[in-house]
Amino acid sequence: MITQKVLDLTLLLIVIGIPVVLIGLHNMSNPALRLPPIPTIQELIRVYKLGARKRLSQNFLLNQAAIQKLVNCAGDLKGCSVCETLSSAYTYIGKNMRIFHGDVLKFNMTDTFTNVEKRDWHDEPPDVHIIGNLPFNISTPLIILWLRQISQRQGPWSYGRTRLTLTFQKEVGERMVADIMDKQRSRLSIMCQHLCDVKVKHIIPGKVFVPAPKVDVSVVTFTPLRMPRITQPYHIVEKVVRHTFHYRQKYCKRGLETLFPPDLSHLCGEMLDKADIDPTTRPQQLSIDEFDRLCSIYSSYCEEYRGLFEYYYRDQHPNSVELIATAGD
Ligand SMILES: C[S@@+](CC[C@H](N)C(=O)[O-])C[C@H]1O[C@@H](n2cnc3c(N)ncnc32)[C@H](O)[C@@H]1O
Repeated sequence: MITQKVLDLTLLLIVIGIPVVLIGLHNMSNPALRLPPIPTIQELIRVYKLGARKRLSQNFLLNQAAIQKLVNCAGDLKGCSVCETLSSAYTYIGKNMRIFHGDVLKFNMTDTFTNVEKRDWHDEPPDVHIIGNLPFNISTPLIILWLRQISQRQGPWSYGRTRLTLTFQKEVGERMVADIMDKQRSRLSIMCQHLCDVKVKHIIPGKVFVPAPKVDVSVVTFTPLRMPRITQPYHIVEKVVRHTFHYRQKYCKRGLETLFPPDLSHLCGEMLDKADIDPTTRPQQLSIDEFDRLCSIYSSYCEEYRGLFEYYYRDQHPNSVELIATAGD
């Protein structure tokens, strides 16, 4: 006869990982004799006292339906190698899974997808897809780093126009897709949209995560564009856009002035004139085409004026992820 005590003991054994086979006579009509439910992942975490680390922005997605929705946002993954970034990087290749431990900000993915055929940039995206429930604390520096790699066709983008499906705090996702005149329009909007087709595909309520963050989460997809909408190198675009949004409540002229040393300050007005932009336009009112014109003119000035070139490099930290990590401004 299976008693409640036996059932409690069985549950405990299952929870601590000991396989259990129950053999006994039982009366199915007696509710006291039902088999114990299989413990949920949340229960296992509680029993094993597996705490999430705030320092690493650990907000786990354990809800099967929510995980399925996140994966569905990536579209058709048939035949794809999928790299699930973070907690470590997991690469699923066919039925195989490879696990890499390391800091994703330093992890070089150039040689990770050994069996994936490289595609020409102008072809359809390759059979590789990066999906990640990113930790909030590094999600912006990571996407800035990856945007740079997209523009230089390095890392996962040496395989072609590799797509990304990633999570961000809801408001960060809104900034990424914000259109001209939108009050959320920011530096991040231009940096993402000039290189990628960016979409917020889904919002996951914060309460679904364990532990629950205070904010909801956007699932954002990125498909690199065949032709970037701003034609200058990434470091020029990054600099012009950063300076423009530095004074986001002021006219664009105010931020753009800071691109020039005092002895060449007259070039700012000339640049706006040549780009056919009203100096009293606000940063969030500038279109990507207007940024393209500004970047081309600024780049030509850097070549023409030695003083500006030197000033430019004094203020430039092309490899620093940290310095550009506040891209939400
Ligand atoms: C939001 S959790 C997602 C965990 C898991 N993928 C999921 O969906 O439940 C983010 C994970 O990234 C890990 N992480 C934080 N910083 C990292 C870094 N610099 N490099 C790699 N992983 C990191 C955290 O330890 C945590 O496991």
